Amino acid sequence: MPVPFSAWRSVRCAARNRYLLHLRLWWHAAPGLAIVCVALAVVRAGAITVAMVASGHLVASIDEAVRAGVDSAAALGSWRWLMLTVAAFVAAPVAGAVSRGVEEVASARYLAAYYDLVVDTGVRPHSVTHLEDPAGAQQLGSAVEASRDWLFLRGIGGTWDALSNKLNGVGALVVVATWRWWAGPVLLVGWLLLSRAVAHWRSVVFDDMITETGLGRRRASYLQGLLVGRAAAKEVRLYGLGGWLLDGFVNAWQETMAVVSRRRLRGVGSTLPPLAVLLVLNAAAFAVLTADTAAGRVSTGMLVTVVQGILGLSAFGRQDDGETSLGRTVSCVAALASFRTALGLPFLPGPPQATLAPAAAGTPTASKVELRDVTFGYPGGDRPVVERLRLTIPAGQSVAVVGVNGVGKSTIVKLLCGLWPPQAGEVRIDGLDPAVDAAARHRVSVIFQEFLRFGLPARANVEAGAGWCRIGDLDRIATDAGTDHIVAGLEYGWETILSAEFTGGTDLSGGQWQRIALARALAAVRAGAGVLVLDEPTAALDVRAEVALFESLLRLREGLTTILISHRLSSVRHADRIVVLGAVGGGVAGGVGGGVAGARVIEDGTHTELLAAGGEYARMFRLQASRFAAAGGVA
Ligand SMILES: Nc1ncnc2c1ncn2[C@@H]1O[C@H](COP(=O)(O)OP(=O)(O)OP(=O)(O)O)[C@@H](O)[C@H]1O
Repeated sequence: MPVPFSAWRSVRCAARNRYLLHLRLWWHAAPGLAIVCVALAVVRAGAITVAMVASGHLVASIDEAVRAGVDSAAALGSWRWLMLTVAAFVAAPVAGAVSRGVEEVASARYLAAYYDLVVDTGVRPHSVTHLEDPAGAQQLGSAVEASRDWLFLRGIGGTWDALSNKLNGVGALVVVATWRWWAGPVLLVGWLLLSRAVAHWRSVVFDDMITETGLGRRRASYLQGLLVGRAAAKEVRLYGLGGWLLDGFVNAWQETMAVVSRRRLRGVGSTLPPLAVLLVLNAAAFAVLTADTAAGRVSTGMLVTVVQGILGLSAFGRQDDGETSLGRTVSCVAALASFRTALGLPFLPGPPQATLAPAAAGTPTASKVELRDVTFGYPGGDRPVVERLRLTIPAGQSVAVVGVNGVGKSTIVKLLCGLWPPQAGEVRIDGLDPAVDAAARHRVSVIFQEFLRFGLPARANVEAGAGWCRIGDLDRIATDAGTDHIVAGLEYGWETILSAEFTGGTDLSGGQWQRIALARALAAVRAGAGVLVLDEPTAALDVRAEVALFESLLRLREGLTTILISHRLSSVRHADRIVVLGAVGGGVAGGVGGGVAGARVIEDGTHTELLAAGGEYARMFRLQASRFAAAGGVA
């Protein structure tokens, strides 16, 4: 099912039971260590409760022990209470220290599980809708950023501090109940009201960090990346863009964070009434305790224990670093969970996706391609890019798709790969919908206009086309793609890293990269693809090299349906069939100088037929031919 573009726009960390989600992730990541952490939290809280009670008994027994003498039974009793108090005071921090060590290991597993979740959210949907739409990209960007945020990292282990705190509170509740049964619950209500108000304020702040400031922070880090990265280094120096980018980065960051600061200040007001209620309740409790002590209803020992108990109830409202960090972690996990729900994904990732099948033996089989009345427009666009587009390409045919800039040629390629689902109509590869059917997607191999240049060995750059499976006849593919002489010239052959950023690596020219991309596409064909699409992969080639590439491809096309996209009409004239995209009734759809309607096929035939028809294709072809002649036959 395609995900509606707006599905996640309304996502505001609405996930209920956010703490439960966080605990589920803990359980998924490290169940055994989570149990150990719970046990240690119980020990820490238990020790503190024992210390409260034992220290009260110690104080109560001292008078009698002093009167009875050092060797008396009362003195022995006092010693016992003293030992118990000391043991409890020592046990709590020791259990805390052990817990820190266990948390360290367990938190690393939690973080790995969180990363898995983020990566799965990015990669699992086949459509790229959620990555290209700003709201979706923002959600994912925030999730990635969170994992590098110290507050988030601290909050993972903070889970067990928070649990220990709460258990402390339960111990204090029991202790206070030994004085007056109602005092504990009344004070508890006060602390819970305050805690609720603070937690709400905090989650608003953290949720805002994720939903409201994500775009601004992404912009800031984009600008920062331009300043320090390699991609923009040449332009930054050539045009002196450093200062401008730095100002942009600082402004983007400050403007974004100002939003959070304002909300933070506004929200703090809502915590004041519960704070006042809590102060009144505590004052009342201490007043009653003082009166009871004065009237002799409470002994000195009991006074010591109960005072500690009353103070211990603050555990229910404690908002220290651990709790604050936990709030941040939980907000991030809840936001990710909501985003996954909007994408139709379960909270926890399923098994890893299967890569492409290993290279299939035997001759590849060509696929049939159909676009049946397809209408598609990008989110935010005011008109469809293609509208009721009909195109059927029988298996084994070679088709060139031509049209002016922006008419929708690359968009058709994305539809064929199922990367975007159409809003109306059907896309079919061998009768299957590539947006939902993995088998259909594996039938399509594409060299995109801006194909990926992996900073990995040449071998990996080619084998990527077959899901990074080892390909036996790599050299044969290299010969077919004209990559053999490039690989032969590399210092370490197929194992040479194609990036000068790595020791022993090298950079290729644009034309050489395009040959590598063609080899990658042929590797996909070897793995079972029956359609090969070349979306203007030849921009870096001169016209003769482009003609040679296309012609060698047309020779290789046995068992393949080929779709060639190029602006150089002379390069694609030998295709079995040429289709021209444009708006019906003049203009060119979304293209440069285009009309208002989406694109359709406006001309369809062989080169000779289209020239004879004297339409758009003939006009474009003659224009290019005359320019070529004027330039002395050199493009
Ligand atoms: N991811 C996107 N989001 C929004 N609009 C897009 C996106 N990709 C392309 N477009 C728009 O869709 C229209 C068609 O773009 P497309 O890249 O398919 O054209 P094209 O015919 O391949 O152009 P060119 O010949 O310049 O490569 C253009 O108006 C473009 O601005």
